[in-house]
Amino acid sequence: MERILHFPEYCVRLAKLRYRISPLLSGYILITLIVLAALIEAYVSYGVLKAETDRELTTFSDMVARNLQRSVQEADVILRHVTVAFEDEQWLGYSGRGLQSDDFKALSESSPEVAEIFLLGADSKLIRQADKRDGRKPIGEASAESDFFRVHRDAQDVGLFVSDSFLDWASGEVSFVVSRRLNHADGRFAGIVGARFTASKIEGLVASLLSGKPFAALVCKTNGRLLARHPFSEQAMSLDLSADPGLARALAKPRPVLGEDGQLIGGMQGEVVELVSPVDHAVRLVSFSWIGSLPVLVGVSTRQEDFTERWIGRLQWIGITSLLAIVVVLVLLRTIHLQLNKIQREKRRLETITDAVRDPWLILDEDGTIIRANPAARRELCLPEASAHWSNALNSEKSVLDRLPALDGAPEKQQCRRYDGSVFPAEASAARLQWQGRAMIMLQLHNVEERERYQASLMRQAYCDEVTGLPNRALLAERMARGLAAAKRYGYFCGLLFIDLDHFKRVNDSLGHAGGDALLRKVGERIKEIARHSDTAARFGGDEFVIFLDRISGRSEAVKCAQRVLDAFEQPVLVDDRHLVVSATVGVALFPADGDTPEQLLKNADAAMYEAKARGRKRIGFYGRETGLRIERHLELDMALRGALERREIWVAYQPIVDAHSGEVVKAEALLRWTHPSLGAVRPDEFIAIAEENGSILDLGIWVLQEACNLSREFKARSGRSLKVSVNVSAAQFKDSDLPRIVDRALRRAGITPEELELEMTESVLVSHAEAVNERIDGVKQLGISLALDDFGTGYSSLSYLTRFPFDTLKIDRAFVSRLPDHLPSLELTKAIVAMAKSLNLKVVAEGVEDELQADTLRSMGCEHLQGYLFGRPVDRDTFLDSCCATTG
Ligand SMILES: Nc1nc2c(ncn2[C@@H]2O[C@H](COP(=O)(O)OP(=O)(O)OP(=O)(O)O)[C@@H](O)[C@H]2O)c(=O)[nH]1
Repeated sequence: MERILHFPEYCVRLAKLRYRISPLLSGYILITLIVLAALIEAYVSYGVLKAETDRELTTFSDMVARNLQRSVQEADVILRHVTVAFEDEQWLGYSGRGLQSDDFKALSESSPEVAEIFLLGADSKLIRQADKRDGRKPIGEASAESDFFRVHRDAQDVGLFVSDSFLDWASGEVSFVVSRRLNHADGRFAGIVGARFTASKIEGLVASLLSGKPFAALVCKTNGRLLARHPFSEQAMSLDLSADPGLARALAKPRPVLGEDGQLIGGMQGEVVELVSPVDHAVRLVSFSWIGSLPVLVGVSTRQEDFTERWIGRLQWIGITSLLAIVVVLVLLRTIHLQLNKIQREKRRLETITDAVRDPWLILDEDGTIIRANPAARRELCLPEASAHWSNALNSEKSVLDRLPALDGAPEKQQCRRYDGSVFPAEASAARLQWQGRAMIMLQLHNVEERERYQASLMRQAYCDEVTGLPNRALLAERMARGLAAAKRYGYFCGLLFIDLDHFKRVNDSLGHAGGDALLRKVGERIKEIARHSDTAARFGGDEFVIFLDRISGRSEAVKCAQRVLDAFEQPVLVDDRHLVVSATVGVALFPADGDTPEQLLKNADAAMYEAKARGRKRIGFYGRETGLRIERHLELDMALRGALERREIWVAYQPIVDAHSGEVVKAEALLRWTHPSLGAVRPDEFIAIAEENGSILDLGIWVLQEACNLSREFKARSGRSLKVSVNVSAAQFKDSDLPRIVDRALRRAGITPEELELEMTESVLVSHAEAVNERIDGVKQLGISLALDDFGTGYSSLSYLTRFPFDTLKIDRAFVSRLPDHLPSLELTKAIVAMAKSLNLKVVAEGVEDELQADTLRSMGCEHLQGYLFGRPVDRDTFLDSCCATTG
């Protein structure tokens, strides 16, 4: 069971091993195997060749022995035939024909190896001879003591005898004789019959049998005498091998006994032995065979050297073949080596390129385990140095991604996890690939953190207001365009609130620019809270904010929202530990009624706001036709006002102020008038507001002051008495100019006394820039100029102003006077004002007195001075002088 469980692991190891054995090592193993195979082949071939040689030697020695046996047997047949013939016919005493010489000749020729057949008598004399070479001396005469004669003479039962070899003196040939004994009828020795064999013939026979084989053969007797040798050698023939150890070993073996069919039935068949040849002294491999039952052996041998040469010949083939195989393997190895080097180089090049890629990439197996990571990935993901510690990239505790992006799909944005636990946004893409022969996944990551931060900062810069963090004009325009397009398509309403803070300049002036910014931030927060999620609250610029109301039910919803804006400022705003009371004016425009493009809506909501400002601020204004017209006129007047003074379009009108009881002109109010060539007479409140806005009020103020002073001088000159001229001074003059110096200069230029000049101001001057105003008023008062508070009863009508500032005169607004005496509240209020002025020691001027009833009422209240159409309309300088001086005069 355990083995089965471990099997897959084993397979994996095997597979890994496959990759570990390099082709080079395989090559070296192959070469070693080739060499081993060559050695084994050499060893085996030695054995095979040896066995082959042994078999050949045995076969040939056996064959030679059989052939020689056959030759001897053939010769023996002749010998037996002669013996029988001799014993039957009693050769010497026979009267018949008997065996003739020709018969011998015929007998000897029947056996090719037999040189001659001869017959010797008991005295060793030649009786008959059949020599194939006629005319030669017979052997018998020279061989009386030859062993073949002696052995038969001395013993009766020798049988067939093979003699030692000898040099036949008659033929000159080395020969041996095979002989048999001839007996008389009584058994006495009668001679011998012999067949002579020549060593050369035997050698010829052996040579023909061995035909071309590199073998040597010898025929020797058991007594060690050689009978023949192949190749023939005369010296060898004289050798005595009786003491030769090789022959001794052959003789020591039991002689083989063969059956009739030639099969071995006893003894031992010839065996190949190694011995030193007594002939050529070379080491030889020899196989000995017996020639029948004769005491003669045939030895067929080959030189050990020849055998070794043959073996070496075979070895050469093995060597050459092996060498060729090794060369082929080496060439293959070299090719593989070069290819591997090339692949390695290519791999390194690819790795260098892939490693140089700045984006991280990972190779994952199909389970998500990280197999490889480029340096960028190691750095970015804080991977441990050792790859063994890399875990699964997709579903482990330290997974890089929550899920694998679509394979071969477009990059997907995901949060990537580093090994240290931190995360970063990345575009991840996955692709299939083959890696080391296995299907893998390549995961590429592109960190977009920096890019997103940069984009966000660009977006902020492009679309957010720096001070408040609200959308800026550009983003507002985009959202409006989108919202209006949808509204057009689906037919619903949109609204635009244009919000402008009231008197924001004052905040800047008192708290500085930074304080102003802080207030803008707070205001921005409140405005944002008011807007719904679908709306866009933006800062338009300066102290202007806009809320684009996307998809509303109608004008009433826009009004409600605008009201919420006003309400939001009910609570003071905390800036730098100071509670500021802030208000705003809101202009409202509606889509599609008041415009159907962002530009139109903005323009018209701005106009509505502007109009509301003009009406007194902290209110809601609505865009309509009238508003548009008013704005157009405003702009037209603003343009026309520039240079109007130089063009003498502006002039001063003077209205008399009389003593309530005597009716005497005691004062004159200087009033600015503008008569435009085409626009005609422009209302003072209209153009003075514009002059205050565009700053030309300062020049106008200086000019009118001088004109008024001049008039006073003129009046005095013409009437002989002084006239106090009253000049209106605007908030801008108090704030921006060096008023006491200007006044002083005007007095001196005109040559009048300070008592002949009075400056009028409205409460609004006091409200704004109280500090500066205080300072200027003190300066003016020090000159001895009297001050009048204009339009009292309207606006703030704060009594505290009357005590705080050194006013001399209080002017009751025409709004009260015109309703006298019938309108009781106005009557009571006027009474109260007059009473209060008296108690504060202030003179009272009632403005807008138009009939006697009003005059009487005011007189009865104790009002000192009266002003109005009843006593004189505002007229130009000359008319005023003419009429007033005449009256007085
Ligand atoms: N602190 C601060 N002030 C700004 C910024 N942008 C513009 N302003 C000032 O905001 C003031 C806007 O003035 P206006 O709206 O014309 O005048 P106002 O004093 O609010 O008076 P009304 O609008 O007529 O009630 C100017 O004094 C500008 O200098 C800003 O980013 N920060």
